[in-house]
Amino acid sequence: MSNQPDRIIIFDTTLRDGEQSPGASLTVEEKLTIARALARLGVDIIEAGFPYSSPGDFEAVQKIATTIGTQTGPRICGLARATRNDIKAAAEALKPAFKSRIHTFLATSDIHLQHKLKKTRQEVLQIVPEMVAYAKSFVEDVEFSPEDAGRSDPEFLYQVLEKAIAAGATTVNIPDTVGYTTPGEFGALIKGIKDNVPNIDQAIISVHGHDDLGLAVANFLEAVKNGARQLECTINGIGERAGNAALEELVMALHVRRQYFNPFLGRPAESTEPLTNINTKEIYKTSRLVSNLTGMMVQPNKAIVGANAFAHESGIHQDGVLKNKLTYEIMDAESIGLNNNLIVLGKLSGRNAFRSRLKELGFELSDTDLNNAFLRFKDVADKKKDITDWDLEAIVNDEIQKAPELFRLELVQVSCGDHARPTATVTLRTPDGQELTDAAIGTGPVDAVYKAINRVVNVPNELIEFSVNAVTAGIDAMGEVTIRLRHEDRIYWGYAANTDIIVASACAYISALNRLYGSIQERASTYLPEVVLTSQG
Ligand SMILES: CC(=O)SCCNC(=O)CCNC(=O)[C@H](O)C(C)(C)COP(=O)(O)OP(=O)(O)OC[C@H]1O[C@@H](n2cnc3c(N)ncnc32)[C@H](O)[C@@H]1OP(=O)(O)O
Ligand SMILES: CC(C)C(=O)C(=O)O
Repeated sequence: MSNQPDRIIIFDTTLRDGEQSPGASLTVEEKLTIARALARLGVDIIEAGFPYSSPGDFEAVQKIATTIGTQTGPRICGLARATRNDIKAAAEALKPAFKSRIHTFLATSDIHLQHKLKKTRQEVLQIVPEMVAYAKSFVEDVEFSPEDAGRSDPEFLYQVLEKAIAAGATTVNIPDTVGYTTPGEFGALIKGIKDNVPNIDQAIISVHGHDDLGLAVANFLEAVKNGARQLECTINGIGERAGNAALEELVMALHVRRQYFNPFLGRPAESTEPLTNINTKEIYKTSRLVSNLTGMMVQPNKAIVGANAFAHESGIHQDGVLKNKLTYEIMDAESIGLNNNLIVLGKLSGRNAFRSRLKELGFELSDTDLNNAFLRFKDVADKKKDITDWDLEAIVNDEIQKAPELFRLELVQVSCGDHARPTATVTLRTPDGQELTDAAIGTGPVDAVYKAINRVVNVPNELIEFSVNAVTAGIDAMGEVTIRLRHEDRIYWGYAANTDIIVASACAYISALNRLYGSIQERASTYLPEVVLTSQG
């Protein structure tokens, strides 16, 4: 294998490192939905999970390997520590895939060796080739990562990489695990590897990086200039701590500035050949899907996929754009699949048009789910003149992607105003079918509603994020509410959409509480948590 493929390989790790974002855990079905979207987007490799880490992750990788890892689909990869059990589990989960890869890793920085692994450099030089060879006994395609490469001694790194390649690694991935390096340093690290690892031509150089200093994408672009040919990234840049390098930013930088990057790949500068296999028109949809399913909102000013990325607010800019878009736009909104004319369905539309539009948006629903979503769509269409794609996403998320319904909102009523103390009354149906009502006073109507709900569902929690977003413009806009709450060391999210913002707030809170409550029950099926139903029936 040459380390000079004619395109940059896009390795998506949304389902593995992306899922390491606090509170972003996904069900197997949600992972499959995202994997389908990634395949449509055209990623070369999907890192589908860490099979040894849990039965759920094993099942997700196996299902993705079976359904998405077809002859024409992307390569499916599973992560494994440098241990036989991890590697065996990855191999087993990946078996159904037509093209598979085992990705094994072991840290090489002195900090990690001394404090975490408690191993010597000598031991690492012995374990790495052994484990790469073990992975190779199951699959042809093996990736090895020296974790925390960004803070490792380069001379030691060269030795480890040489051994990994000699043992059969076809890709060597260089992680800046803690997002510590700067672009100049990271580029020099990749150049050093190219110049000093004797067998480097037998492997692809890949990069993986975190955004702790906001430098991940810049580091990767510098790595490309110095010989990296695989980029490990996630949709919307989600991932551990500050996240990973964002796929959409990397791909669009390579797309918009291809004439700048072409010579680094040995092409004539003027070549218009794409630098990646990504179908850029799928970017926006995929970003929305991942945001909706993980509950990780995209900040409005986020590059490429933020709500403001193509919006022009100030007069001088608007004037320029009206005269010629090129004055203030370096790329076309349509190139990422952002269609300004989003009004597609109305209250007279039928199920077939509804199903087909949802499919285009990345949602493939069972007949029952489709039916529920369709009824909800008709209900919203009666209240709201124009139904846009954003409304449709909100409806589907609200109806279909909800947490198991343990507690259900039966009634919410608020009284507030500039001369009233905000007071809320709620009635909830409990998991065992009782209807409980309670009331509370708060600092505002939402606070009062949350206090009243807390009086019924007596699970201690701390609200750490509350965000309201108007799905579309206009007085009749649907409002979507996303919240995050913490219970002990875990974070749970909830989402709801409604034309009434108080109802959306109440439902989002209950959806997060249902996740929390379900997880407590799952973790301790024999232990009854201290969830005491206190209110009057
Ligand atoms: C940089 C990254 O993002 S790596 C991926 C991180 N992702 C995750 O950790 C998510 C999934 N993780 C898990 O579910 C769990 O951590 C498991 C199942 C993998 C392991 O669980 P446990 O056996 O309970 O171990 P625990 O998580 O407490 O500690 C990790 C152990 O793995 C060891 N370890 C860490 N990395 C490696 C490695 N690459 N190869 C071999 N061993 C490793 C640690 O030294 C520690 O060993 P010790 O128990 O002998 O001290
Ligand atoms: C497993 C490796 C590649 C990783 O996630 C990291 O170092 O951040």
